[in-house]
Amino acid sequence: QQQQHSSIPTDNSHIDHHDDVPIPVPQCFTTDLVPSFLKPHVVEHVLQMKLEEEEAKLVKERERNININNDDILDFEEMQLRTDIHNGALMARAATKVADELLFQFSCLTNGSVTDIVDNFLKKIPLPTDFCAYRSDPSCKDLTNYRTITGVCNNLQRPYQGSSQTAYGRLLPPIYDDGIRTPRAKSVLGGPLPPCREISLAMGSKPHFDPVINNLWVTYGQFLVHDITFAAPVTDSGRTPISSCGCDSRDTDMCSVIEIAANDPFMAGQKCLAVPATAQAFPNQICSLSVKEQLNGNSHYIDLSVTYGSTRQTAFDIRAGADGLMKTMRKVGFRFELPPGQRDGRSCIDATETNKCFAGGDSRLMENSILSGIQAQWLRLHNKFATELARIRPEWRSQDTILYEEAKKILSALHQRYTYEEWLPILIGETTAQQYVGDKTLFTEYDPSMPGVVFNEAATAVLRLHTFVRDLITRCKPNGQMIDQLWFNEISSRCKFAYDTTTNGLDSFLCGALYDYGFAGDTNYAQQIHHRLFESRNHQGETRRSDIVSLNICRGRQHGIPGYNAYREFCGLRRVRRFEGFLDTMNFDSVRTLQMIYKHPDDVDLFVGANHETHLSDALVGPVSACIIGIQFRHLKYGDRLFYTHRGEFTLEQLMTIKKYSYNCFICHSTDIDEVAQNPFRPPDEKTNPLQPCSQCPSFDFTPWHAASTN
Ligand code: HEM
Ligand SMILES: [Ca+2]
Repeated sequence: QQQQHSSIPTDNSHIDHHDDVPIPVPQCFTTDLVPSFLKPHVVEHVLQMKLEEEEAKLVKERERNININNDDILDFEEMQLRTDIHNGALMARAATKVADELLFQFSCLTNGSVTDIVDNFLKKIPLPTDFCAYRSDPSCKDLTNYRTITGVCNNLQRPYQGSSQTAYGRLLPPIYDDGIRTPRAKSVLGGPLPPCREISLAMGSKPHFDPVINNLWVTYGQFLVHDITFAAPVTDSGRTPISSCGCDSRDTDMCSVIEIAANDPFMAGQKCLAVPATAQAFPNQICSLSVKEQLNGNSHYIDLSVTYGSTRQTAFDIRAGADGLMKTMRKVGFRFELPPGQRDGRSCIDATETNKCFAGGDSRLMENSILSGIQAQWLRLHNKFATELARIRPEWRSQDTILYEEAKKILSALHQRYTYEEWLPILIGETTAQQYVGDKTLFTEYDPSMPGVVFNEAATAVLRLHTFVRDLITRCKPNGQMIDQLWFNEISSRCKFAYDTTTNGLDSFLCGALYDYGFAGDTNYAQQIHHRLFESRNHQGETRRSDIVSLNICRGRQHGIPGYNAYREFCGLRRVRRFEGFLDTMNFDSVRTLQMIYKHPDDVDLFVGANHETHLSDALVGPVSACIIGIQFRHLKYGDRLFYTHRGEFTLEQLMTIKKYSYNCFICHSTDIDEVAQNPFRPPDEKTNPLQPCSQCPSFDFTPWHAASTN
């Protein structure tokens, strides 16, 4: 500990070293020593040293990454970092280390409950501009009406807001045990919080189904959250996620270590789950010290970034380079295209010379084959639309960029529409959706004062809807006839079945997803993601497994997310003192379970509390979840300057066409499936949700895009 805190230069000889008597926050910020330590050259000197230390570590990580044969399944391609942002993640990490050192020098006595006071103090300490991730305002002056890939210049007053590789927003200030950066790990009554894996083990794995949703609704949700959030892992100097995390990793800025008990029924012998921590970012684009904030690698806006990318390099790489088209792969035996192959990245584990993993705008595209299928749908339609636009607008014919942007603009609008009109109301209920994102008018207004950002609480807790994931996956033929069922792990991070022409590749998964019920939104998680996530064998023949529930809980603590009780209060409910107080949002069994696991109601993790809530009457989540999700989607609508219904985005006729293009016809036109139910997010039902033949689907009406209509 002492060694870590030795770099404040003592050139100011009148400053004695602190006398080791801890002073509570905020009194420690008013001691006589403070002004001397805060001189800009002192801050700069310490920052420079911390930066060099951190950089050296990353170079070592790089060497290691190159030398080892990486067994990791989710092996990302090199993550492209934006060139308009100085290596922000590294800077931000160094900056919180400086903050840590300052507080030590001031003899501050800190704990989780003073994190917000510490943060307010730190934010008053400016950083030299050279060290800032956001050194200059990007120029938005040559801006077109199209979205930028990163999302930069969406908000013209705060151009970086909501752009890729910036910090998440927060609904409540974070809680870190040291007031700055170490994960929340202590109970408010003292002593440790219950271990993440222990909490996970208290949740079930029983396969309960919910017949009101199908697996397409579930996987569309996964596709949607991958559009808005990617808590990027800490990367080495070559921008590859670090691979050195092990059970003995102590640096919580680099690694998150989840303990596994020796008597664990599924993972005994594994000792721990060790994963890279989330990379850091500067908050709110201000150039100052602060407590730890996490970096969202993707553009926060709902802009189909899974399909188009969140960095300019990736976006460029996945375009065909002519006629506005995206790269795709043709394979004999398939009517429709596949996503393009990845050059040498390993986003899947069974690639061969001919059957490569897929490349796309988001590294998690191959997490499962249904998800890859959804990506394929958007690509296929993009190319169809670009081709059609070239046909009706001869003057655009050789204009790759215009065709690309126009097709992209229509598809992003469709994605937003299906998200807000079809997907979200099923999750939070029609009433709540109306309350947060409902409009009385056809055209809506942008609100530049509303930050179009993803909140850490949404990404790290309430949108982690893994409870709905099922683990037996049906494949079917275009006519709906079942082919077979596969276990989830056979289609996770694998491409084999995507290339299987005898069973119709990706389309067979999309077909199955229409008919498969989702899992119920309860405290049960499908075996294959609960206790057997990413199951593999290492070189020694030992089985390695992970657990989505433990990862979610520990990720929340690492991100400093306050407990469920705090968000009850935030959402207008009572902050309770006794577990029985939770009975207004959850049933007796849940309250008893939480009481058995946790020592105090304030300790209950947001992910866990939200998961135990009784659902609102027409929804699949409870009140606190619905409140946070509602606010999240409100921000991503009214805080997005280019949201599809905002006045000025489309002409009335264009908007009407977009509103008329139903999701079931979208599926018909982007797969070889013969018939799709009226509401494709619910299982077909003769009476309530009848199948409709695709032959009856009208084409997307491009009339309002003819030159005469747009002038
Ligand atoms: C289909 C199977 C799925 C698997 C195997 C899976 C797996 C994972 C994994 C391994 C993580 C990273 C956990 C961590 O280290 O913190 C993650 C993150 C996440 N998952 Fe899933 N997931 C699935 C489906 C879904 C679905 C259906 C949703 C929501 C509708 C969802 C929402 C999220 C969210 C919001 C995150 C955080 C993403 C980020 O910010 O980086 N997932 N998931
Ligand atoms: Ca996005």
